Amino acid sequence: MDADASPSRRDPNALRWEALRAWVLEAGLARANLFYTCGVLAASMSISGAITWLAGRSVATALAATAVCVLSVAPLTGYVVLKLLYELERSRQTIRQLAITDELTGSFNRRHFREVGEVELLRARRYGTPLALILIDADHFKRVNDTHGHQCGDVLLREISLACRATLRSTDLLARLGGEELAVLLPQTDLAGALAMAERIRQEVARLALAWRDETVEATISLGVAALRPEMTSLDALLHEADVALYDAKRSGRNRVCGARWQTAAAGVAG
Ligand SMILES: Nc1nc2c(ncn2[C@@H]2O[C@H](COP(=O)(O)OP(=O)(O)OP(=O)(O)O)[C@@H](O)[C@H]2O)c(=O)[nH]1
Repeated sequence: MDADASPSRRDPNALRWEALRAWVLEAGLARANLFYTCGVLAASMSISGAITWLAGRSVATALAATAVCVLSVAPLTGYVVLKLLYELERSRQTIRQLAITDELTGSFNRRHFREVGEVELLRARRYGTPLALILIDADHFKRVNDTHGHQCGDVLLREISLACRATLRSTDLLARLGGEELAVLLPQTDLAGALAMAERIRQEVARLALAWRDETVEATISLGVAALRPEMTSLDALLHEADVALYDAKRSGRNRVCGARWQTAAAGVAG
């Protein structure tokens, strides 16, 4: 461990500030306000008490001194407390954003996808509304990495994610499930709608032409689509059906959209 980083070696003022931040965070807004109000009053009364004693114990002087103290101490302290609380709120928002975002692509991460997916599944089952899922997997991505390098693969993955996002509606949720696999959750969307959306995403990605060093790198993706059925009680069941469809898309040549087998047959849609 770096000795200079140990708490005992650090600037005492910085340590005090950190301790204050930690305390406010722990105490919460309501308690912080209560402590703050009590603190200002106590400080003001102590100072005014001293002035009163020095000035000959006059009650009027004590009251005036208290008022002056409250007015002069409170705005400054209030500003500091408010600024601290504002900073803490911003930190909380940043932490929350980081916790649900995939670092590489900027889309949502797997954990958030599952959280939202479970809620949307319950909502769809409760109100009998449609819900669909698209699984997306980049084609021959190992080849991209091997030919142009891992860094290029990362940039291409980000571009693919951006192309997907540009195609979606604001109510759809795009997440990176891991590796070169993405997922889109589409509330209020049936199988036919999701297949159409998947095809638009496929075309958008096929248009990508990433300039990398002296070359142009292109990408294609395979997509598997499934829609919620009444007998599906878990998100995993929906994921499984979309995964089988994705496997079909890979096996039948890649760069294509496949719908869940029996669903497309039953609905008579082209998958
Ligand atoms: N650059 C980059 N590569 C990744 C990332 N995650 C996974 N990969 C690579 O993606 C490749 C996936 O390889 P495979 O599972 O064989 O699949 P593929 O080459 O895309 O072939 P198909 O899926 O069958 O079309 C591997 O080489 C992984 O290293 C990532 O975050 N960045």
